[in-house]
Amino acid sequence: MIVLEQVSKRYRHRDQGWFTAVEPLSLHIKAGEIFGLMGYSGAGKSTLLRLINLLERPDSGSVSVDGQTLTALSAPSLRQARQHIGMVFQQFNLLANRTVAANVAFPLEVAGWQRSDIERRVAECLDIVGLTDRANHYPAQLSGGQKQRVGIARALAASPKVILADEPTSALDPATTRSVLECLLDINRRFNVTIVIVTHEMSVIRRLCDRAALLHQGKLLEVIDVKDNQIHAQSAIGQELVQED
Ligand SMILES: Nc1ncnc2c1ncn2[C@@H]1O[C@H](COP(=O)(O)OP(=O)(O)OP(=O)(O)O)[C@@H](O)[C@H]1O
Repeated sequence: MIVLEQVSKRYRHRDQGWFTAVEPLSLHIKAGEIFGLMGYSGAGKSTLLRLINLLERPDSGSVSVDGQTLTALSAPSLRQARQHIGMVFQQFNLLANRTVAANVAFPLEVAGWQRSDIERRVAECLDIVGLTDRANHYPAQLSGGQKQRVGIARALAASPKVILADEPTSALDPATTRSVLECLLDINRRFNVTIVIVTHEMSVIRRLCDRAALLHQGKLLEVIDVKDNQIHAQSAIGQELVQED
């Protein structure tokens, strides 16, 4: 579903020259998989996630999603392709002056959907995340967990094949974290949506993921399998991350 071939990204830091956030690396993520990007702060996890939908353009290499090479697309074609890639953010990124329903409707309005189709799809998505009774509330009236469910409903609205989630539970308490992870798992199982999730918590990988890439200082250390909630890391940093959990 997602093929990254030798992608890299560096940034110019003021007074310090160039800094490599992601060293050239390749990853293949399968359709229907929940795939984690895991590592300590500064490992390059968020940058790598944003390379998948070209929110960050790689300095080298190619990115393909669902058979389409995004790095080869024109700007209008890329905008079109991005409509099939949902995104969920740590700080939710909801529009404060729009209701829950209007937040979920937003990507569909941008994509030019008909009003009646939007209403139907928004109702479906709010039902999926269990927020039908909050449709006319504003984000400020919601708990953190509810806000993130709105974020998930919005990401799901255009029936994407892929959802990218950037630390979606880092702002939430443990009980709310569990319920948001269950919500993502449910969406993956019911709709076969491929999910890529950034986290610095091995417990999130254990609970949710089929596989995960362990990153450190911009390098891909290894890709681990998660079987029956068990993780076996080969690299020293990977073993450290597992032990800390
Ligand atoms: N837009 C940017 N401009 C300059 N440097 C950046 C930019 N984005 C990221 N970086 C740098 O790249 C490195 C990797 O950042 P990234 O946010 O991808 O790491 P991360 O693993 O997600 O870390 P965290 O868990 O702290 O969010 C960091 O050192 C960061 O300072």
